[in-house]
Amino acid sequence: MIFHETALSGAYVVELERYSDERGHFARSFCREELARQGLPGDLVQGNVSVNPTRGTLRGMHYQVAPHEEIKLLRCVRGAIWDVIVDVRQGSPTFGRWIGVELTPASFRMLYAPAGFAHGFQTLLDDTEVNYLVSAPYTPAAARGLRHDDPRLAITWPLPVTRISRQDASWPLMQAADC
Ligand SMILES: Cc1cn([C@H]2C[C@H](O)[C@@H](COP(=O)(O)OP(=O)(O)O[C@H]3O[C@@H](C)C(=O)[C@@H](O)[C@H]3O)O2)c(=O)[nH]c1=O
Repeated sequence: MIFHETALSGAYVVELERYSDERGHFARSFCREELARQGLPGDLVQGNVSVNPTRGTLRGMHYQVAPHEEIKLLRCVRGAIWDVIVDVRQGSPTFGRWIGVELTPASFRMLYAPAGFAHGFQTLLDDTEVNYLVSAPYTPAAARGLRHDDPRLAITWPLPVTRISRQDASWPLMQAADC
């Protein structure tokens, strides 16, 4: 795993380190020791699978409040996504700023989102699957969201939104949110 810093401290684009031979490739998608060497906590306790039949599907922007904040390590295993995280850490110099990364299976890249970030993605192709590990159990009472189209965030989404849950369409704007 090769860690590339991003404009938001603590968030990394993680390149999978490939070992290639005539059979194909091998790479570690998670290694607690390598995370520790990078100074990152690696206690990821739940693995999630997100299957999205339709291009343009949007999920997000989600986070859990203290003490249930989650680290997320995300990988697109089929199709393609535009993956976005927003810094919602109180007092952070980059509070409210976002970054986006295109993830595809062939790019061999993942996104490491530290605690205190809202996360969401849009699928760029039909039949897209995202697998990700999280550091805290799902806690509905602590779950919060921000609107993907909040003008203050001004997130750029590549496609018109074709599918979105009722909940995701009705999250509060950041100004009114619990973050
Ligand atoms: C997230 C989650 C959902 N569920 C259930 C609740 C619900 O019935 C169903 C679908 O939940 P949601 O609509 O919240 O699924 P989804 O919108 O895919 O939620 C996910 O979105 C992305 C962007 C994230 O960052 C994740 O952390 C997670 O919040 O699955 C669990 O049982 N465990 C979980 O960890």
